[in-house]
Amino acid sequence: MVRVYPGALRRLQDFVSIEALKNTHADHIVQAAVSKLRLMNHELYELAETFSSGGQIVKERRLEPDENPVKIQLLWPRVAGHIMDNAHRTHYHFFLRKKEVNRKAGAWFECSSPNPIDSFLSTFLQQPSSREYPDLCNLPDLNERTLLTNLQQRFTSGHIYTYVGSILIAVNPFKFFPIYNPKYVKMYQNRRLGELPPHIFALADTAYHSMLSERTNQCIVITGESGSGKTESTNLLLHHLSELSQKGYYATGLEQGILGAGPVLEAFGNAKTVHNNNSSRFGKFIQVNYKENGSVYGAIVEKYLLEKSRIVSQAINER
Ligand SMILES: Nc1ncnc2c1ncn2[C@@H]1O[C@H](COP(=O)(O)OP(=O)(O)OP(=O)(O)O)[C@@H](O)[C@H]1O
Repeated sequence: MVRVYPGALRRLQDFVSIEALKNTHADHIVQAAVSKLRLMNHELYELAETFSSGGQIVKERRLEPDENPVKIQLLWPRVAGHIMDNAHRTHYHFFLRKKEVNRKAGAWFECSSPNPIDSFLSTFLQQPSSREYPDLCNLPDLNERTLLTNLQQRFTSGHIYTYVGSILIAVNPFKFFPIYNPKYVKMYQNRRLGELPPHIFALADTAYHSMLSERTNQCIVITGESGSGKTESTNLLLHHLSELSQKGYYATGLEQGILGAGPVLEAFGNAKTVHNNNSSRFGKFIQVNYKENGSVYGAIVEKYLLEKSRIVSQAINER
C-alpha cells in the first residue's frame, strides 16, 4: 500500500491508500490517487517524496513518472516514532502535487519555512477522524478512559476543541493558538456543524444561522470549573457573532459596544483567585437582540451572584 497525501489539494482528507507492486510506476499511482480524490485530469499532477521534521516539511523531491514508489518507500528509514515527541519526529511521505514547469524532477529541494499562521492552519485542518476523534460520539468504544485519552491526544496535537454531537468541549491551552483570526471567521461562516474541525466559531455560526432560518431564539450555555476558559469562550463567541452580524445592511458600532462592555464588567466583577488571575466573581446572562435581517440592534447583560463577600475578606494569595 502506498499512502498518498493530498495536502492542500484536499484539506479535509488525510491520505488515500493505493495498492501497488514493487515495479508500479509513479504515474500509475498518481492516476489512481487523482481518481480516488475526485480531482480532474491526472496529467496535471505528480508525486513528491517529502521529508518532514517536527510536523514541517523541510525538503521534497518530485518523482519521475517511471520511478517506483514502493521501492523508494522500502528504503525509507524506520523511525521509532512512539518514543520521540512530535517536535523531533521525522517522516517520509508521498504528497500529490500540481506539476510545476520550473521544478526539476529527481532533485531534492529545501522548502522555505511557511508563514506560521498558514502552517498552523494546515495542521488544524488535518485532524484525521480515524485516529483522533473530533467528535467523541464516533469513538468505537466510549468510556471514561477512551474519552479522556482522546481528549489528551487531541490536546497534545494542538487541537483544543472536540465535539460531542452538538456540544463543544474546550480544553484550556493557557497559551495563544492562532485560530481566531479573520481566516477562521470566514472559513466557519455558513458551514454545517462537523463539516470542519471543531471550533468555537462553528457554534456561534450554527446558532446565528439557526436563528435566521428557524426564526427562534438560540441559547448557548457555557460551563466549566474556575479557570477553564468560560469568559474567554464567551468573548470568542461574541466576537464571531458580531462579525456575522456586520454583514447586515444596518451594521452599527453596536457590536463593538457589546464586546467593549466585557472589560468594564470585568474591572468591577473580576478578581485574582488561586485558580485564575482574572476570575469572574459573578455569573452573567448575555442576550443579543437581532433585527430580521440579521444585524444586531442591542444587547442586555444581566449579572447575578456577585461574590460581594470578597470586598471584606479574601483568601491568601487572592485579591
Ligand atoms: N481559548 C483560549 N486560548 C488561550 N488561552 C485561554 C483560552 N481560554 C482561556 N484561556 C486562558 O485561561 C485563563 C482563564 O480563562 P477564563 O478567565 O476565561 O476562565 P473562566 O472559566 O471564566 O474562569 P472563572 O470561572 O474563574 O471566571 C485566561 O485568562 C486565559 O489566559
